[in-house]
Amino acid sequence: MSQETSPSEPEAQETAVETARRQLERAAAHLDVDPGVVERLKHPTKVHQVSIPLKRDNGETEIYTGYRAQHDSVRGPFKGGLRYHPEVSADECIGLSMWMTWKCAVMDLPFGGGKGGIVVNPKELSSDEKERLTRRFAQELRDFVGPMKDIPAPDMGTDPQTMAWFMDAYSMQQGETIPGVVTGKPPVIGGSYGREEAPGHSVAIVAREAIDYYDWEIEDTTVAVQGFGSVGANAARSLDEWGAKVVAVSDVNGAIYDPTGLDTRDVEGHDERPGMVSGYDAPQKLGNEELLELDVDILIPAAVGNVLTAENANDVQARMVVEGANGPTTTAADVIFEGNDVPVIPDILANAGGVTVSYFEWLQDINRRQWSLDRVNKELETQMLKAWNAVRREYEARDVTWRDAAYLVALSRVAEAHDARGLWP
Ligand SMILES: NC(=O)C1=CN([C@@H]2O[C@H](COP(=O)(O)OP(=O)(O)OC[C@H]3O[C@@H](n4cnc5c(N)ncnc54)[C@H](OP(=O)(O)O)[C@@H]3O)[C@@H](O)[C@H]2O)C=CC1
Ligand SMILES: O=C(O)CCC(=O)C(=O)O
Repeated sequence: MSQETSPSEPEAQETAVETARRQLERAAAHLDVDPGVVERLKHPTKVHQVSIPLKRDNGETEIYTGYRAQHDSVRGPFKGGLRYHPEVSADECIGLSMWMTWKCAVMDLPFGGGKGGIVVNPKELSSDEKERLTRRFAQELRDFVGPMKDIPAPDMGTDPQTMAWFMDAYSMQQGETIPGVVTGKPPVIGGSYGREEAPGHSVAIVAREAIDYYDWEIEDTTVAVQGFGSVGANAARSLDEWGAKVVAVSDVNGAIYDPTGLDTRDVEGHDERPGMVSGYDAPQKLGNEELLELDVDILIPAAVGNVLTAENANDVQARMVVEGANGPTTTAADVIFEGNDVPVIPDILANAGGVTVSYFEWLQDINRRQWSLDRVNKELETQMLKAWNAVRREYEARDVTWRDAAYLVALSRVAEAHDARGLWP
């Protein structure tokens, strides 16, 4: 299997788009796909860049940059989150939009991939400022989004409230209420029950299936989770509820560690009280780097990208990595994990519960009929198991990594759709 990066070479900082392209090339080498199609899929269809003026509470005006990358729409409208973070860039949005294409395809959802965001630290804005920023962003993106065009959702630094503002601003511009323009809204305005918990819950479902696949016992499984936000907290809490021992969790300031197991319901998450994870009274405090190297069965990186690299992959003692974040593992780290027989269950499968429940929300909006939480969770479980089994079959049949197996499922579906539509080359 050819690789561009070997573990012995020092690793240059890899951008999300570079990682995504390398992963695509690697998967394409296993399939009989038109090279023209693969080449096309290394590039986004469009990337929109907008300037967003914001009048701060002190009366000064600042200009922020926002992006929306639209990767591929052969299977349906572009779909993917909006991230508010100081490190958002066009390249990052493109890479993340590529991952959304594969994520939607691996789940067999009728969507393509999109991703966007604003270069901003949301912690430095008041709630009123965030609202004004979001409304103006929606106005700038108005021509490019819509329920049948491109449907944003929450990601890092955004939440159901952000989606409510976005939906309201868009609806006011269009002159009618259009709930389906975004997903991840509060249920009272057309959001789906269970969407907030879904990406973390799907990480837990996939971890549970992997535990079973390797004949481990969930009660004997120890888990460390980096990031205790929407994804990390919900993954930790579901696994905790099912009997696994969650020994460490972290926020941006650091980690807490209890080898006897944390009560994950007692630790307040990012949305409940930002910054309170590292302030929790636990037996030991660790740095985020130390958390990644703990001697646990499962490591779940669920914060930012590129945290598992050539520099630390050999120090990772976990027996398995389940990716909660998008793109937490660099190409070089992937090679090291493969060499060390550490299975890495990829983001495009593990955290795909978020976009899956977004799809349920989109259906609910179209039909103007809300599903119960019980129905959402049952259908999510069914979809996750279907996707897990499709990926497992490729993994077993082809002797590839879990990431390659997920890509093979996704790329075959996207390539078949391109063939069927006859778009190019
Ligand atoms: N939200 C969603 O629907 C989905 C999100 N994802 C991905 O999951 C990841 C997390 O997203 P989400 O949970 O929504 O984000 P949130 O903003 O809800 O939470 C992020 C968490 O990560 C912590 N964090 C931020 N930076 C760092 C850092 N440098 N080191 C360690 N911890 C850090 C934050 O700490 P603090 O609280 O102190 O800020 C917070 O606990 C992202 O990669 C995102 O793309 C994937 C699928 C769906
Ligand atoms: O729910 C969605 O549309 C996408 C969520 C997201 O951005 C992701 O899965 O990375």
